[in-house]
Amino acid sequence: MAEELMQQLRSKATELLLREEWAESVVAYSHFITLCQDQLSKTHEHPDPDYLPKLQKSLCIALSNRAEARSRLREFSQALEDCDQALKIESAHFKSLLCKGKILLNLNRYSMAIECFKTAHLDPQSGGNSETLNGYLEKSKKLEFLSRTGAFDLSDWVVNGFHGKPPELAEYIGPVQILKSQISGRGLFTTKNIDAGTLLFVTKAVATERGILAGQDPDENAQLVMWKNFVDEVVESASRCRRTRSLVSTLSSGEDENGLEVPEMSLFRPETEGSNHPHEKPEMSSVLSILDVNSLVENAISAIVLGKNSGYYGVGLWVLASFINHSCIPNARRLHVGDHVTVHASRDLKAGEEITFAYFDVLSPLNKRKEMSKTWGFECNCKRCKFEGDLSTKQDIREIEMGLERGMDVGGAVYRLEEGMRRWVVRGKEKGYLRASFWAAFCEVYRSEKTVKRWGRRIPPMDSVVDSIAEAMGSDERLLKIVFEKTKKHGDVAVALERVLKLGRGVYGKIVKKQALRSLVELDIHEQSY
Ligand SMILES: C[S@@+](CC[C@H](N)C(=O)[O-])C[C@H]1O[C@@H](n2cnc3c(N)ncnc32)[C@H](O)[C@@H]1O
Repeated sequence: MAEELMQQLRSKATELLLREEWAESVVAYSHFITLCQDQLSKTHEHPDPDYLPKLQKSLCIALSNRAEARSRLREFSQALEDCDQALKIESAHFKSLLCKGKILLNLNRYSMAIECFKTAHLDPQSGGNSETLNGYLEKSKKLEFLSRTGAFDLSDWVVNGFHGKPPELAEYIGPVQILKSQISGRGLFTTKNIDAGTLLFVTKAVATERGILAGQDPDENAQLVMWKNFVDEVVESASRCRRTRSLVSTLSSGEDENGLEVPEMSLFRPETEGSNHPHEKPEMSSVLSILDVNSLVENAISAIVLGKNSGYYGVGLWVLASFINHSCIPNARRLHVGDHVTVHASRDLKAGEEITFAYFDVLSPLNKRKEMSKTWGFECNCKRCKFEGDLSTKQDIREIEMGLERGMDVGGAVYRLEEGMRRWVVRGKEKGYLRASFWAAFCEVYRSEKTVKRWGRRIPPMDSVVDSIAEAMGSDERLLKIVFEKTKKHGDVAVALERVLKLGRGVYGKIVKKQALRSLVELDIHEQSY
């Protein structure tokens, strides 16, 4: 009787699996597995000596199939438990090892995935599937190498104008650690001296939500729907995976940030299994506050990098990146590649220096930056904001700002600003700070040959302005673009190319090689879209 029922259940579960009705097939397999385990506890009552091994084989297959269905539902922790139970019955069971390896790959546990795929070769069943298996083995080896060395190279993708699928990246943690920050709460710091362009880390999103919000004034509703989907996705990911849950729980919800614990770096390393966290489903309210403080918009550069059009909008949560505080004179930049974000130094960094990136466009004036930091719920107190705050009492600055708003001649505005800087004895990096704040005016001036001619030597040459901004606050693709545009028209190509390459290294990092940078610039795809 029980055997008959089991037979029926198994057929039903298999059928559901084949129909890709994952949730239903999990239910059916669970029923079958319970009955099977029940029978196994009574095998001593059975006259047939083959009954025990047959039953064990059935159980092994059922566990393996349930693991497959659960992994399709992204219930990775439970799927792994199923694989392990199946492998206890049959240590080289091909399907279980393949399923386990794929899940481990997804969870960035590359070495363990390699072991699984290697062991799967031992199963005679692997013969007919050796191509698939080898494919996975090669992929795991490649990702394991990348995650150990950080030797990523996006050049080919770049040379192809970012067309096609983004290259497969692995999680990687370079010379960084989390410490208490003087800016606020915790921050990410370097552990050694680093050159501009050096990759700091690569991390995969807990969840992302992307879409096209067309038009000048994107539909608020569409944005709300995207946000809701994003929140649901984060909750789902955190409910399904212990590691994700424990990583998300380290993030700030904005409350008492200075009292927050500094998490161990080991928690973020690929290959690490998450600690046991008591709650299965995270509290919606706490997820909402965490996302409010930590989610990042895939900025315009990455939208271009992703090959999307200008209405493209993407939001995501990248845990390690969430420990980076904002500065209006950032020293790092991020690049979104598929679901991964790569973060590299945009300037040379000293050991122990806090790594910062821009949460919003910092090539903008103080009042605009203040507005933007307000929407993030903080007041930026970086050196540049302090310096410009002190200067903001100057009548001239306010007049230039107001003049520009009212359509004042940009050449005149730049001239007055440069004159003012001489009078206020603004030197070194501080010149770069102010010029960055008035970048829009500078840019308009340099784009118009007429204005440049009219103002002649009374305004500084473009190269020196670009250099001073880049030195003060790191590279930016708009600086790169204008240098490139000017070089194309006239100018010393060799000298300009050096400048372009230096700026490009800051913008894209060393993961894009020289040759690729050159063609990137030639592709001229840096449409200004902040
Ligand atoms: C993504 S988190 C950064 C990491 C955070 N400090 C922590 O301990 O988890 C963003 C939060 O950090 C703080 N923060 C980041 N940059 C800041 C800045 N320049 N000034 C003040 N607070 C800042 C704000 O509280 C902000 O909501």
